[in-house]
Parts: sequence; C-alpha cells; structure tokens
Amino acid sequence: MIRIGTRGSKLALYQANKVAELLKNLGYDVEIKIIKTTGDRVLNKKLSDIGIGVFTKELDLAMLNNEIDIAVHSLKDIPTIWNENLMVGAVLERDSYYDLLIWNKNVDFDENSEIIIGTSSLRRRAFLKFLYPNARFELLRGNVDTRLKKLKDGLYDAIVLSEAGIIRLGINLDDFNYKRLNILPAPAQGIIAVACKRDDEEIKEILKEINHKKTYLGSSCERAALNQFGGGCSVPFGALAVYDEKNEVLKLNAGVVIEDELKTASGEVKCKIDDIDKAIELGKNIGKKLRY
Ligand SMILES: NCc1[nH]cc(CCC(=O)O)c1CC(=O)O
Repeated sequence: MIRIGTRGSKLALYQANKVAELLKNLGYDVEIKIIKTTGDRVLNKKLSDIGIGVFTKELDLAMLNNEIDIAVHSLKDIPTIWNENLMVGAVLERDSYYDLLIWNKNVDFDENSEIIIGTSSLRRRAFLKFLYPNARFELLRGNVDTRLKKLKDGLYDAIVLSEAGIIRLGINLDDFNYKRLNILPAPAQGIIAVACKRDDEEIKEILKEINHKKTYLGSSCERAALNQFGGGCSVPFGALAVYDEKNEVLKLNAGVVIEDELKTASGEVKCKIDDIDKAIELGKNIGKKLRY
C-alpha cells in the first residue's frame, strides 16, 4: 500500500488523484490521506509573508514520521531549499505554464488604465507593472473558486491565476474575459510533483516509473536558477526552461525585478534528457548572472 499525502483543496485533491491513478494503473495499491497546511489556514497574508514551505511543512513532517509514503504538490509550491531528507521523486508532464489575466465581461480597460488587480504573488505584481504601469495591486488569497467569486463580486478589476490550475479544476471561463500574460512563469509552474524520502529506495524506484524526464530536466534547471539567485518566494523571480529533444538542447530564460527594473538572462546547454547535472549547472549560471 502506498500512502499518498495531500492538502485538502480541490486542486490538491485533483493532483493527488492523478498520481494515484497513474500508480494504480501500474498495479500498486494506494490510499489518499488529507493533511491541512499553514498555507491553507492563514488566508489574510501574502504567502511571502507567512514563511517558507507554507504548503509543504505539515506534509513533510508526516512523511518523515512515516505516516505517509509520498506527498503530491504543485512543484512551484516546494521551496528550493527544503528538507535535506526529502526529494522530488517524480514529476508529471508539464501542463500550461501561463498566467491568465481574468476580468468581468462588463469591465473595460487598456494598458494605461488605473485598474485594481488582485494577486498576492510578488512575481505577478512586479512583472505586471510593466504591462499595466498604472495598476494597483491588492491581496488575493484562498482557493481558485473563492478568487473567481471575489472577482465576480467586483472586488477587483482583474485577477491573475495560473492556467494549469484553471484547467485542472475544469473551470469554464466563458463568463469572464481572459488572456494569457506574456510574463515569465514561476519556476516549475504547471508541474505536479511527487515528494518522497531520500532514503526510501523502494518508493524511489516506483516513482521512476511515472516520472516525465523532459519535465524533470526543465524544472531542475528553473529551480536551480531560483535557488542560486536566492530568496525563494520573497523575490519576484520568473524562469522558463525548454528542452528541444531532437537537438538535445536545453534553453533557459529567467528574470527578476529589482527596484522596478527588469533584469533578464538566458543561456543554453547541450545535454541528454536525463542529464540533470547539466540542467542544474545551466540554472546556477543564469541565477548567478542575475545576481551580479
Ligand atoms: N500558489 C498557489 C498555486 N500553486 C499552484 C497553483 C496552480 C498550479 C500551478 O500553477 O502549477 C496555484 C494557483 C495559482 O497560482 O493560480
């Protein structure tokens, strides 16, 4: 029996069920255990103000205490500096990495409007400032349904959500206007990750069977860039790595906003699809470049 730990939100349960299905199809018995995290409890603060690992800590402990074998997370919610006894054992194929700007049908604005945008992400705020220089930003937390309800109620002119989350929840945006934003995503946005204990050889072998190598390569590169730059979710940092399988080339674009200035860096490396070390090296180099 593989015990799968997850948060209780609809999105988290969808993600955990997806991993459960993959494991079941390979013939494993699975059980899902719901665990509440600090990120679920504290809803009146920016994530960057609550602390590191707000969505993982309680699940990390459950894993270390042997109450669960694996934990399913959105990879972008796992801190790059994490518990040394835990690791990402597998990732699923990446979904959309785009952020969507969503607004009510009866609302009209352009890039110069003084709109109020609901988002609590430092990255979204900082990058959107270049697209909507006169926008103001307000706190918006809670699950995706709650956020859309607040938009519908007119508390904001627009809000930002990840397309991956919307699609996973099967939310129909026909009642709203929306568009994909041309900003760098959070490192590993749109990727479901399975965490396990570093010394659990049996589980690690099982997770290899569901791992999507191309996604693992790219996300390792993006997360290495953020890790090298430092600051985790408290810096407005975006990164996107794309692997060209045919030519075996991994490319990384990354950017950070410091004192209202956007600084970007990019690079590429020739590597095999499972050469994680090369991907991490590229990420570190770009992270360093952005730092100095
Ligand atoms: N921080 C919240 C969070 N963590 C993962 C997702 C969705 C899945 C993803 O983007 O990987 C979301 C919602 C959002 O950002 O709109």
